[in-house]
Amino acid sequence: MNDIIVRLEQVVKRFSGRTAPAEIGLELPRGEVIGVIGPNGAGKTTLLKLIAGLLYPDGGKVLVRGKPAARRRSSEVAYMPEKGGLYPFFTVTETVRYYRTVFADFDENKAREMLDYMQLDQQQTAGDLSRGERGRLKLVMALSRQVPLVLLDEPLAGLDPMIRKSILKGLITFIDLPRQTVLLSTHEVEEVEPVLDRVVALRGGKLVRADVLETIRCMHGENLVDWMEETFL
Ligand SMILES: Nc1ncnc2c1ncn2[C@@H]1O[C@H](COP(=O)(O)OP(=O)(O)OP(=O)(O)O)[C@@H](O)[C@H]1O
Repeated sequence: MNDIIVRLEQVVKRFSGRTAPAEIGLELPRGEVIGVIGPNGAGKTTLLKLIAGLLYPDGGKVLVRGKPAARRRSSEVAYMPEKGGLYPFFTVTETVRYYRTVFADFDENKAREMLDYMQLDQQQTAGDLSRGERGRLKLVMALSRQVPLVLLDEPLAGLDPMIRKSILKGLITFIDLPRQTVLLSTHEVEEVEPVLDRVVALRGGKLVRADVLETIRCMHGENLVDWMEETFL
């Protein structure tokens, strides 16, 4: 069995003169929680969209389970965007129903269990939920899909520390390891460090480092935040 779930071969994406990512080569093993970190504009969202098949590379290859990433392969990848991703007029219950209709792999029982855990009022519309509640609902929808790859773009952005904690706890409680691999982009490095197996660090569209967290800790004798400060500042 091939243990590599995502492979990038010299991937280039250009936006009107800007190049991000620039010639990224990367292999990500299945069954891990992987953090994509880096300063603003590093290319984190673009990387996730390329893997989700929502963007196509201008050069190189993006392979998911050995085949080119493409939107029509959404049965293998759940993508949670930082913004949007919910219909504001749907209640939580209707959102679950909608996901169940659209995605054959949607596990409604898991969704209900997670909604209880996240203490979300199922009669409220997504538009009336607070930002933190919407963040939790989006996580429920993404993790309730029985897909091998879950991509979470900035799941903690703009949320208060208690909500961030509850989202991370929900993530580690409900992720189906080792069947699922989670790739999440974040600026909240210190908070996500305990749940990460591996880190992909980007800067200006370039890959700075992709490594298991333990190696970074052992080789540098420091935590991820110290390593990041040393590397990026
Ligand atoms: N649709 C687009 N059109 C033009 N430029 C884009 C587009 N999408 C991304 N870019 C550019 O590509 C670069 C990488 O953007 P990206 O959003 O991937 O970075 P990021 O690391 O997710 O940033 P942030 O942490 O601020 O969310 C940036 O310079 C951005 O301006």
